Amino acid sequence: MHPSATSWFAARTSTWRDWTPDALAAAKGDTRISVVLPALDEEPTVGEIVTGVRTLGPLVDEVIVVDSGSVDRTAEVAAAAGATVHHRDDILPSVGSRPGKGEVLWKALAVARGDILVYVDADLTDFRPHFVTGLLGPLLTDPATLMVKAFYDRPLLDVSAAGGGRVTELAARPLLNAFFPELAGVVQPLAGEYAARRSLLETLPFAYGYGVETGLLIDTYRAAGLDALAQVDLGQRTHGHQDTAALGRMAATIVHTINDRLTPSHSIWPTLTQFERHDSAVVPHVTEISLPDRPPMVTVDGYGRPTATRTRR
Ligand SMILES: O=c1ccn([C@@H]2O[C@H](COP(=O)(O)OP(=O)(O)O[C@H]3O[C@H](CO)[C@@H](O)[C@H](O)[C@H]3O)[C@@H](O)[C@H]2O)c(=O)[nH]1
Ligand SMILES: O=C(O)[C@H](O)COP(=O)(O)O
Repeated sequence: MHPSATSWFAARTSTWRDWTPDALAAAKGDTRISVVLPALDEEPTVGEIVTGVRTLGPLVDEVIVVDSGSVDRTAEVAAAAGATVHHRDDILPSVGSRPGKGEVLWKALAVARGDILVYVDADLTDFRPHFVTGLLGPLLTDPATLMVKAFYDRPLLDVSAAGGGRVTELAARPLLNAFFPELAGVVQPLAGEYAARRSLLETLPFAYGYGVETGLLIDTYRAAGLDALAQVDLGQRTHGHQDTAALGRMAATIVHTINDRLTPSHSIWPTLTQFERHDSAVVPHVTEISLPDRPPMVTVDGYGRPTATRTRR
């Protein structure tokens, strides 16, 4: 692992259990906190998540759902649960509306009043209030922290207890390790649950669609340094799963987002860091990836000449 990533992982990783609601309420002062749910057709899950966030009482100043063009009853269910609902087309109408997740996270900045925004996906099937308190901990207690990413175990429902996060494992992590190895200690770079200061978010571009998490992560690192980032272990998270073709489109968007952030002199880092849970902790596991090619066989001394073969027993 890149040495900066090793030090960052050791220094900037915590667990939600480190941050109690009472301690956070005391640290909050007059900091305003908005919880923002991007939602496209999430009628079955959005209400319960809004209700769960509202159990945190005055720690959270507002719960906002930004509707990304739903054709189901997402907006009605969210409003009935107590969220303020905005349709993407009604926010900054002069700039028009684009499809995709990045658009609604970006437009949320124009309607939310918080100094800190906590993004939570609206398709979670096991939301618990500690998702929010965990993310707030490092921000409310350390002014140098600008963005906090969640991480968790990701079961692939009905398939594997530990095999979820397919785009993360097959595309985003290998690409980030190769081109932004300082970020290799981020356990869930695509986590849809993260919190950040408005003062950071309002200065960054928001990448298209599902590139938004990758773009914000790289751009925060480049604008403010690794120590502006922290990550919090939330335990386990389950959500709705998309099919392989849809995940292919997600991966392709992430490839473009990363490519937009490469420089002509970008080199490639030779290791991949993955993570495994051992007991309660998540630990990095590093694999050497690049060995030079073997040369064309015609250039190899001895090629074409009969060799004495030894029989192996
Ligand atoms: O056009 C869209 C698509 C999605 N969403 C919402 O965004 C959230 C996450 O979308 P989802 O399709 O569930 O994403 P995942 O397949 O779970 O993808 C993972 O990886 C993505 C790429 O980084 C992240 O954006 C996600 O948060 C993360 O969970 C959900 O609340 C969606 O309703 C929108 O608001 N508009
Ligand atoms: O983060 C990811 O890789 C995508 O959300 C896909 O997750 P899944 O493999 O758990 O469906």
